[in-house]
Amino acid sequence: MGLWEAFLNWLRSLFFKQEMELSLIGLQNAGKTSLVNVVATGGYSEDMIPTVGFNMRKVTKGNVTIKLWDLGGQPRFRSMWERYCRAVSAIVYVVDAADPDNISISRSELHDLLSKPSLSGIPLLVLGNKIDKAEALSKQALTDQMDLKSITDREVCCFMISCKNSTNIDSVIDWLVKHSKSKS
Ligand SMILES: Nc1nc2c(ncn2[C@@H]2O[C@H](COP(=O)(O)OP(=O)(O)OP(=O)(O)O)[C@@H](O)[C@H]2O)c(=O)[nH]1
Repeated sequence: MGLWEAFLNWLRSLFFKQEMELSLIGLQNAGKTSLVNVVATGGYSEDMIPTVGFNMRKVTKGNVTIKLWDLGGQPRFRSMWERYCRAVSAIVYVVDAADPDNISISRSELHDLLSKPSLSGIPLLVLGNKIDKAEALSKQALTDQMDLKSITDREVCCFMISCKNSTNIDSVIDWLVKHSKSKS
């Protein structure tokens, strides 16, 4: 980045803050809370407590403040996903890519959610997590098994990540920052 561009960026940052609100959803054990921790602090733990209801966390990345709703993935919490997705800039759907037995449930929960008229057009980021495990699906297999190509009413992006090894977390943050909205 040249000096002039850096100066302009600094000037812009004085007057414009970016913000975004997003919801993290997906089945229990997919790695949603782990992702929040990795994005917020870089910290990862094997010892996680399942989310009861939801948690909210604010994370600042450069000029962007991201308000994250981390929603519980157990069946009893899934009915509230829609409510917490209505006003967000993007929906982040986390899939345990190393748990093929649960992919079909994950697919049907995702497609059910996206069929809600209130969520029409909201950009979707699908994250295939746990690629540090040998049995993890490839991106192509995850795309096919989650039937992502059939989602045509919104922008859809998919990354394969590992919260454990911080793989592709920078790409996730870049995508989120690009989808934030300016406010003066
Ligand atoms: N191997 C591996 N394990 C992971 C990874 N990410 C998360 N885990 C583990 O998966 C388990 C569940 O992680 P959580 O972050 O609690 O999952 P969650 O989706 O928030 O689960 P709920 O709160 O029940 O909806 C924990 O034991 C994590 O350590 C990863 O990238 N690789």
